[in-house]
Parts: sequence; C-alpha cells; structure tokens
Amino acid sequence: SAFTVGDYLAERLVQIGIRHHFVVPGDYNLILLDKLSAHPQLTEVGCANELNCSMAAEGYARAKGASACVVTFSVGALSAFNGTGSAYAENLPLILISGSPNTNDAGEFHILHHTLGDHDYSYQFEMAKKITCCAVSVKRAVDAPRLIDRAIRAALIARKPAYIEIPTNLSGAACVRPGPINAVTDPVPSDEGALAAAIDQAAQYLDGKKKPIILVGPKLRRAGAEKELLKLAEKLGCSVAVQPAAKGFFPEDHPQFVGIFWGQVSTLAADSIVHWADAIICAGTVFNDYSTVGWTALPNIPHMVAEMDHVTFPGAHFSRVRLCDFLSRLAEVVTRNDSTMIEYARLCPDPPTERVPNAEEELTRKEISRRVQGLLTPETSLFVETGDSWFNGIQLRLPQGADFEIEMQWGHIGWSIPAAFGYAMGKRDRKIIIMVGDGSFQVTVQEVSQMVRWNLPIIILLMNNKGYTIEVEIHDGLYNRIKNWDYAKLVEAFNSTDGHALGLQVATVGELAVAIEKAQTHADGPTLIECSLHQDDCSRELITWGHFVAAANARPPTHA
Ligand SMILES: C/C(NCc1cnc(C)nc1N)=C(/S)[C@H](O)COP(=O)(O)OP(=O)(O)O
Ligand SMILES: [Mg+2]
Repeated sequence: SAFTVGDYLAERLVQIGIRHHFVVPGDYNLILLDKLSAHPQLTEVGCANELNCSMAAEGYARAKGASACVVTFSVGALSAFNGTGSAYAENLPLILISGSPNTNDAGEFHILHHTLGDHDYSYQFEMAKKITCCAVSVKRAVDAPRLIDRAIRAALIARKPAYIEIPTNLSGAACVRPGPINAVTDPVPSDEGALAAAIDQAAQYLDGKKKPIILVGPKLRRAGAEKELLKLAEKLGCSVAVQPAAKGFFPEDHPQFVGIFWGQVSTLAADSIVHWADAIICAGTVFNDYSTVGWTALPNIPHMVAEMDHVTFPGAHFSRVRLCDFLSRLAEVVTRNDSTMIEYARLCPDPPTERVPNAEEELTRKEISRRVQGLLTPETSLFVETGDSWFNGIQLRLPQGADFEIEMQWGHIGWSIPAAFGYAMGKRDRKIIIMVGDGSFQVTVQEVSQMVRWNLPIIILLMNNKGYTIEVEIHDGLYNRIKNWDYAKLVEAFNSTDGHALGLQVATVGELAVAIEKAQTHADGPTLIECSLHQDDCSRELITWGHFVAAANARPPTHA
C-alpha cells in the first residue's frame, strides 16, 4: 500500500526509540491511529482520558527518553496540554500529536464539532506554541516530512515537548519515505572554543578554593550527563550533595554522597556541608521556591552553574557548551581536593536507631517509610507523588541502581499513577512502587485499570491521611477535606469480568506486613495497599517546609 503521512510519523517515532504510543481515539485522529498501529514496532496503548494519556507519555519518556501522545482535536488536546506542561517543566521530549479538522473546512467557513463553534480553529496551535519548544501544523502532505522532522529534532535537542497537528484527511495522504534519521537525532556539539574557555574559567574559579563541593540538580539526567558527573566527582574527591528533584542522579551508596540539599529539610549533612563549602559546582540545578524552601535555602556564596547547553560563573557566561562535554573535560583538569569529605566525616550524623513497633500497634507514616526502605532493591523504581509522599520518599536511602521518580517542578497531583503506568510500559523489568496520597489518587485513578489490562505488578502504597495534608500545612481550610473512598474495593472494581487488581486495607503494623507479603507474590496485576493514617500524621519536614512556602506565597506586593 502507498506510504503515507501517518507512516512517515510512525517510522520517525520508532527511529527515535519509541515502541509504545499512548492514545485516546477521536474522529479527527482515527486514520492516523490506523497508520501508527500498522507499524510493526509500535504498540498502541489506550488510556481512559487525555490528562492520564499525556501523563503516561510523560512517564514513558522518563523510561525511554522520548514518548508520543496521540489525541483528538480540542476536547482531547486541551486535557493533554497538562501532561505536556509537565514534560516541559520536567525537561522530557514528549511528542504531542493531535488530529485536526479536514483541510477544506476553514475555507468553506464550516462550524465543526469539538471546536469552539466559530470558523477559527487555530487556537489550539497557538496554545501549543506556549507549552512546547516547537509546534507545527501540517496543512499539505508535501510539507509533512519537513515539519515532522523539525518538531521531533527540536524536542530531542531541547529535551522539551513538541507539538504536531495533522488534519484528519492528511494522515492517509501519500508521502515520501523518511531520509536518514541522524538528520533528526544528531546532537548539537559543544563549540570547541567556548568549551575550552569555560574550562579555563572553571580552573580560575576553583583556583585557591579550599573546600569545593558539587551540587547535582534535576537537569543532569535529562542532559544524559550522570556518568560524566560521577567521573568528575571521583577525580575531585569532594562531597556531592543532590537537590530533591535530582534524588538518585548520584548513587546514594557512594562514599562521597552527603545527602539531599533542601535547606532545613535536608538529609544527612548536606545543608551544613553546602554552607561550609567555599566553591560550589552546580550541575543541572534548578533553584525554585519549593527546592529552596521558600527562598530560605540558596547557596550563600558565588557559585558556577553548568546547564544543559551553557555554563555560567560569577562574571562569565559560555554558550553552546554541553553539560556532558563540560563535566568530562573538567574531570581531566581538576586536582584532588577532598576537604569537604573530611568535614563531612566529622559532621556525619549517626544513623537514627529505629524502634521496630509491634504488630498490633496503629500504623504510622514512619512505619510505612521503614517498610518501603526495606523493599528497595537495585531493580526498584520508586514514584513519589506530590504530597507528604515527597518528604517520605526523599528521606529514604536508595541502593545502587534503584530509580527515583518525582515531578517536583510541575507538581500535578495524580501524576504518579499514569506516569508510573507509562514508565512500566517502557521498562517492564523494573519493580515499581508508588507512594501516593488519597487526594492525588482521586485525580487519575482510572489508569490503575490500564495496569490491570497490561498485568503490571505495580505496588501502590496509598497514604490515606483523609485529605490534602500539604495544603493543610501551607494554609488550612475546609477545602482541604475530601470525601473518603473505599480505595481497596475501588481498584478491585476494575477487574469486573477479567483482571487481577488486588486491593488491601491496612491500619496496623502487622496488617501492613501481611499486605506487603501478598503484594510481593501478586505477580499478574497491581496491588493497592490503602494505609489508614491519622490526619495529622505527617512528616516534620513537611510542617517546616510548608511554613516557609506559605511565607513566600504571602510576600506583600512590592508596589501598592
Ligand atoms: C491539592 C494539593 N495541591 C494543589 C494541586 C491542585 N491541583 C493539581 C492538579 N495539582 C496540585 N498540586 C495537594 S499537594 C494535596 O495536599 C495532595 O493531597 P494528597 O494526595 O492526599 O497528599 P497529602 O495528604 O500528603 O498532601
Ligand atoms: Mg492526603
């Protein structure tokens, strides 16, 4: 059969490593969906709605490096914009693909279904431009190769989402076959001159410093620079602190790991060491209100920041210097200076001795964290949802190889359920555990049914503290109370005639232990363990953090 626009798109998605595409059908994208699922290396994955579909694609991109979300015009795309925003904020190349009206309709001034009801259908494309690094709208089949390649290349280089709009009558239109894929995938190399100058500047910045430290941020992994960072750290021999959204990007069993730098809610001795250092090499860092605890935890000395494609110093800036090139070149020139490790050894807190509660005691957040800690293995991928789960997860120690996924920049409650589902479709060999609150779970629970459909043995620890506790700690009101559900019964409702979801409710230490045993042997579907908690059983860190974030939100306007 003739090669079409839809076939061209399918081939390009496969060539950048995508093997599953996440979809919700609609009459504007049905022909396109036929073409995509006709590709032998693409598997279509249906989702219950476009918010979850885009979040599943966001999670898939964490596992596979890129992802595709295919929706129908307007009613579909506007919901998918939320997961696209997450991909933008979290630096993930999600390709959002939307079907769109027949190319003849605009010129005939047709009023069309799913649109706003007037003759101008361009609003979606205009909106997409704001939340992607590149948005293209195919109007003629002949333009499809150029536009599809441009959007996909832009997403891969920027590590940001891109948008491709394809009219319903063009997906099946004849199209040429794609040219060599490296025209799309070849990275933009560092400029040699800028790289050399940046390395000289770094040598000057470090010259004479007595106590250098490395601070790792969330863009390190997105830039593919974890190996180069490790090499630099081991050459320098200094302490390595990690921002909360970068947890796991530096091995936590490494002797130079000194904890999560998160101001007053830091772990180990990260806070004291970062403030003791006299030089900070920031790699892929993001200092936002949440990671700086309401602006109370910023590096207090002039520091250098190596970004994904540029490096800044006090008094200097170098463009077109890729993070991995910069870190590996710097590793070649630095001399060893482990004074921050010597200080760390002096400061390093003794590991807290934990009392093991007995079986009939009421379940607490602390006990759940202790049990999750015991579940972590090199094969684990732990998803922590926005909520007190952030704080519980950040406090855990990751064994070598364990993966930690958090959405701290976008922070959309409910992200973890579809995102873990999408991630699991990309990495079937991982043992996935989700820590999620009751409020978040209510937002995107439908995608547990996809975990049932695909027999994914994902363990969901639902922390049921009866409401929006983060918001309670930031600023309380009746709006933070939610209707309690029977979560265990709910997930088993997804089985109906066929399926293997297991729903368990636990309220004591002993019941949790039994539930975990059951979850670990339940291999052909998800297990939800609903953990009943007291409303005020939240982490001390959340209370501290919430106070400073509330203060930051309440800053009076600078001009009346
Ligand atoms: C409502 C909201 N944030 C505001 C918010 C509202 N809507 C979206 C989509 N995302 C958001 N972060 C948040 S953090 C709740 O405390 C989450 O509640 P829950 O899942 O139950 O977790 P905790 O009880 O541990 O806080
Ligand atoms: Mg809650």
